[in-house]
Amino acid sequence: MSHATKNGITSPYVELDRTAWAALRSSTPLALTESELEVLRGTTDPTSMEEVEDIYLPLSRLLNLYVKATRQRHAAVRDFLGEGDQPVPFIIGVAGSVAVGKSTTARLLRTLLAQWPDHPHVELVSTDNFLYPNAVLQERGLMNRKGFPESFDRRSLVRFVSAMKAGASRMDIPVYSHLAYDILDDSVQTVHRPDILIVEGINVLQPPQAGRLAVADFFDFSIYVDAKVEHIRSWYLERFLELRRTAFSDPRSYFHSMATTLDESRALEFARNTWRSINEVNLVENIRPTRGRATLVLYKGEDHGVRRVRLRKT
Ligand SMILES: Nc1ncnc2c1ncn2[C@@H]1O[C@H](COP(=O)(O)OP(=O)(O)O)[C@@H](O)[C@H]1O
Ligand SMILES: CC(C)(COP(=O)(O)O)[C@@H](O)C(=O)NCCC(=O)O
Repeated sequence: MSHATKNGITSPYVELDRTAWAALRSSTPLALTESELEVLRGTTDPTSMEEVEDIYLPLSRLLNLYVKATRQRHAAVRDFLGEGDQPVPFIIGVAGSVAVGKSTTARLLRTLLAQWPDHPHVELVSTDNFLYPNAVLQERGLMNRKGFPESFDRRSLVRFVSAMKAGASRMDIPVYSHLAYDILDDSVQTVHRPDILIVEGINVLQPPQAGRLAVADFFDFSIYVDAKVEHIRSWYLERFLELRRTAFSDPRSYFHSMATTLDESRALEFARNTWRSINEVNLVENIRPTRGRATLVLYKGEDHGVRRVRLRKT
């Protein structure tokens, strides 16, 4: 365990290698089968049972402690105000690049956190549901900026999270479809007041615009999933080729032509270009600069396995 120091000043962060972090699982039980894990894993994401035991069980234990401590703090404020009992959802943000594996992390956490008896109801929301519909992006010249901060309806996202935090019993939010590559106009996701709400998306740690609130202002804990750009790029391309063999072959897919009229090398060229001109620019300019704001950083190696963990202690 290293307590990094700079100019003799102890840092508020602690950095642990995989072995030291894995030991912090303590007695947290593994209650997940290989077939359950299979369902939670994203396309081409190799997250293994060993990864769940070494990385996600210690994280689940830490989050359970955080939830307990946060509830005590809320109870203290209610006592001070002379108010009665009122449940407040604990909110977790999961940030990181396109294709880094945030959604697998978020789905695993949803399952593992719901196994604790004191917070069984965990809801998961992906921020792609708050992208502007393609018609709006087209009108604003933002079709090639999908995923950049300005392509999201940040005001609606903040309103949703702040309402959940304030105890709203249910909220309906829009639904984004990767198949349609657009917001669906005939669907909603209904979120019932949870014990824990996980908000997953590339931009969830963005600082607020001047004079406004950002979604991160409502987080009780945040996780940044990190890896080298060259590794994320190859995961993106690998996933694109797999989607070309699977999801894109559906005639309703926005990318159907990638599986039909374009051969593999032309499709790969398209994916490389999308990565270079959109996703990598967004990662370098907007996403990675928010890493320092996270409570916890998971550093992944080339095989998607977490090598190191950085935790903010205070
Ligand atoms: N064009 C696509 N068609 C179908 N599914 C997709 C497409 N792009 C991404 N996905 C799926 O959407 C989920 C989220 O992807 P992404 O936003 O890149 O985040 P991450 O890889 O960090 O989870 C992943 O499970 C991925 O497999
Ligand atoms: C929908 C996304 C912006 C991710 O949004 P998130 O839920 O992570 O906030 C991304 O997956 C995406 O579609 N990017 C556009 C470029 C591309 O097609 O890869």
